[in-house]
Amino acid sequence: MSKYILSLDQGTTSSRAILFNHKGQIEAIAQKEFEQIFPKPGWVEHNAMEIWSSQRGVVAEAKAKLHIENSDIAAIGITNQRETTIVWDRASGKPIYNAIVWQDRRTSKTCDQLKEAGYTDKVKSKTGLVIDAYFSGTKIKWILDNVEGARKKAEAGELAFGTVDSWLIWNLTKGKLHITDVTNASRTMLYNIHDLDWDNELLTLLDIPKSMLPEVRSCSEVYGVSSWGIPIAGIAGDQQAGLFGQMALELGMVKSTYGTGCFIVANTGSTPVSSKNNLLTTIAWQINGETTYALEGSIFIGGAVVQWLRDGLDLVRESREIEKLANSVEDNGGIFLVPAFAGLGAPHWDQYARGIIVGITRGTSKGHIARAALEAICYQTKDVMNAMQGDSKIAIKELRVDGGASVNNTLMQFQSDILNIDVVRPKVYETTALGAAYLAGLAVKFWKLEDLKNQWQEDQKFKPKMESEDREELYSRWSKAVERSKDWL
Ligand SMILES: Nc1ncnc2c1ncn2[C@@H]1O[C@H](COP(=O)(O)OP(=O)(O)O)[C@@H](O)[C@H]1O
Ligand SMILES: O=P(O)(O)OC[C@H](O)CO
Repeated sequence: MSKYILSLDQGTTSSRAILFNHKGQIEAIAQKEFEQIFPKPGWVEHNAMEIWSSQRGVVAEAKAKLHIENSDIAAIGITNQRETTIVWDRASGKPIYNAIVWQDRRTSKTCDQLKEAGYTDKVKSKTGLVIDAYFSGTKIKWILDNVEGARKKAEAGELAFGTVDSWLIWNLTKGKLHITDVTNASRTMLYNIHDLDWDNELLTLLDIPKSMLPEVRSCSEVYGVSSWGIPIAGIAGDQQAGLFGQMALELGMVKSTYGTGCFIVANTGSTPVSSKNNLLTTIAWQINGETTYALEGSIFIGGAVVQWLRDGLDLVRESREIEKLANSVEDNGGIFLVPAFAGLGAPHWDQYARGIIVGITRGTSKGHIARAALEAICYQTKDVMNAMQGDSKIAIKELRVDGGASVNNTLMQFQSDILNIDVVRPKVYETTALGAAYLAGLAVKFWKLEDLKNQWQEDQKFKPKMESEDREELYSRWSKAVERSKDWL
C-alpha cells in the first residue's frame, strides 16, 4: 500500500514539496525560492516556466530524501498562490507572457474605470469580491490587450488561462487536463460563487473569451493521473487549504497565515456571508458536492515586510534574525511602519496607498524599525479581525496561526496582545500543504475525515498580556499612521 501523500505548495516566493505520512506528519520537505521580477514600480511578475521547473525540482528532491518510488505515493494534492495569472499557448504549452502576480498593480486604472461605471455592487453580488487589481480578471484582460497577437489567438481558441494550480496540472499531465477548482476560480472576479459557474456577463465586460478558461472542479476528487503515474486528487488555493489544514471545519473558526502576505479566513458554513466591512466572500472548499463559504481579509504585505528589511535595506541577513533585532529594543520607540508597498488590501482597499514610516527621531534605531515592521503585521491583522467581528454574529475567541513567519514567537505574542485573544500555533505549521494533502488523501481514501480531526495538535498558545490602555494607545496611533499612507499616488 502507498505510504505517502505528496503536497505541492506553490507559494509567492518559493515552491515546496512535502511528503506526509498516514499520521499527517511531515516525512520529507524540499523548498526552492525563485526570482521575483519587478519590471516597473507596482508591477510583479514570475517566470511561469521557473514556477514549473522549481516545483518539479523540489518533488524530485523530497522523494530522494526518502529514497521512494512514485508507487509509494497514493496521491498528489496541489495548493498555490492564488490570483496569479498565466496565459499560455495550447499548442506549444509555452506562456505568452510572464505570470502576473497577485500583488501586481498595473490594472488599477482599469479597476477605477469599472468602479466609475458603477459595477461595484454587481461584481460583489456575483463574485463576493471588491473590484481590485489583486484578482485575475483584469490581469487576463491586460495580457490580451498588450501582448501582440494575443487577442486574436484567444478568440481562435488557441490560448489557455490558468491560475498556478491549472498551470501545474497542465504540465503534470502534459497538456491533458485544463482544470482548476472552485476556490481558485472564486478569486478570478469572473466566477459566480452562487451559481458555481463562470459568469458570462463579467466575461463580456472584461472582453475575455470563455474558451480560455479551465473547467472548474471540486477540491477533493481524482481529476486524472500525472505523467508520473500518481493520481492528482486535491486542489485548493493556499489560504483555503490553510483553513482546511487547520481543521477549521466549524462555523466561526478563524485562521491567519503569515506568509508573504497575511490572510485571515473565517469559516461561514454553507451560506455565503456578504461583508458590510469590506471583507471578501469566498469559497472555502467544495467536497462531495457540498460547498462551504468563508469570509476573508487579505493583507498584501505580511512576512514580505521582513523580506524588504532583509533584501531592500540589508538590516538582517536572514528573515529569522528579525526577532533578535526587534528584541534589542524595549518598544517601538514611537515608530509606526505602514507596509502599503502594493497599496492596502482589506479592509481599506486603497490601490494608491504606499508605504510610510512615521515617528522617526534622532533616537530611532534599526531595532525600532524591526519592531515596527513586526508590529505592523499584527495591527493589519487587527484591522481585519475588527471588520470580521463586525460581520459575524459569533464572538471570535481564538486565532489559529500558521505560515513561515508564525515561527516568530515575538510576533505571535504581540499578535495576541494587540488582538486580546488567544493565538494558537499547531505542531504542523505547514498547514497549507497539509490541507492540500488532506483533500487529496480523502479522495483516494488514504484518510477518513474523522481521522483528520484527531490529527490537529497544538504547539503553543500565546495569551494576551498587554494592559488595555497600552493596547488602545498603540492601535489608535497605528490607525492614524494608516490614514497618512492612504491615497498617496
Ligand atoms: N522568523 C521570521 N520572522 C518573521 N518573518 C519571517 C520569519 N521567517 C520567515 N519570515 C517571512 O515569512 C515569509 C515566508 O513565509 P512562507 O509561508 O514561506 O511564504 P510564502 O508561502 O508566501 O512564500 C517571508 O516573507 C519571510 O520574510
Ligand atoms: O504565497 P502566499 O502564501 O503569500 O499566498 C498568496 C495568496 O494566495 C494571494 O492571494
